[in-house]
Amino acid sequence: MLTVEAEKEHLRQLLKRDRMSLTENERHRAQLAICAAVLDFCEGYARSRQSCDKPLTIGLYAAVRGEVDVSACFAGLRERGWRIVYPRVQALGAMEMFVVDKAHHLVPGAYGILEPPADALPVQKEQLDVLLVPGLGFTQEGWRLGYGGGYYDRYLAGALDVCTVGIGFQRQVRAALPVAAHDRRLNYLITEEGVVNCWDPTSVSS
Ligand SMILES: Nc1nc2c(c(=O)[nH]1)N(C=O)[C@@H](CNc1ccc(C(=O)N[C@@H](CCC(=O)O)C(=O)O)cc1)CN2
Ligand SMILES: Nc1ncnc2c1ncn2[C@@H]1O[C@H](COP(=O)(O)OP(=O)(O)OP(=O)(O)O)[C@@H](O)[C@H]1O
Repeated sequence: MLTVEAEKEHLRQLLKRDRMSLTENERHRAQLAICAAVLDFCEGYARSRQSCDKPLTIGLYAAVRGEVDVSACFAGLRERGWRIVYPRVQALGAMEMFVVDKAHHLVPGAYGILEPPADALPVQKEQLDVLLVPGLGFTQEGWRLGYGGGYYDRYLAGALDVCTVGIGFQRQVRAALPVAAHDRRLNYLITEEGVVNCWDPTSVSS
């Protein structure tokens, strides 16, 4: 029998290959739909909060190697007056979030991923409202498979109020994924087909 870690590693290889097989056109159309859904989602989230006058703090990521590129959301989120933060790898397995005012301020960092510059303002995770989470694979129930660094699971360990939203192409959604004790379930999943509430996966809205 394979261990959960061995199963995850095997799936990572399959999912990496599969994610790269979308055509440019499919990728572009899906990304536009996903970015529109992210803006709608954040608006709904802002309305539903009690302190709805306070600007949202939203965690994005700078896509690499075939991840859904969410950079087209940046302008729309800023226009609404919200604060945008990006992760920076601080040490092996550890990341923190920093404010980014303009997308072109990002600089190359660990793993060849764009990250906030050295003088960016740090933000405590307790201040995050919505965190977009990239990945290799997802399930409708909110399980996620990443690159295997454990960055997001470690970051999200403990009781946090942040609303976590997995971002993937529909073909990255699997019926099931191997799950380890430290894995954190996402609250929502957004693909080009719509938004899934992972704690009530029958409720797909597009
Ligand atoms: N866009 C993005 N940013 C992110 C993450 C992510 O998954 N995606 N992370 C989420 O953890 C953190 C960084 N961790 C990462 C760990 C490994 C790889 C990666 O691509 N690994 C390659 C090997 C790369 C190399 O050795 O140079 C691989 O597994 O193929 C990427 C990010 C924080 N920022
Ligand atoms: N909260 C945690 N505390 C300690 N170790 C952890 C925690 N979360 C994950 N890890 C360790 O990190 C390693 C990778 O975890 P996992 O396979 O879940 O990563 P991943 O979710 O695929 O990657 P990433 O979050 O970086 O995209 C594992 O060895 C795991 O034991």
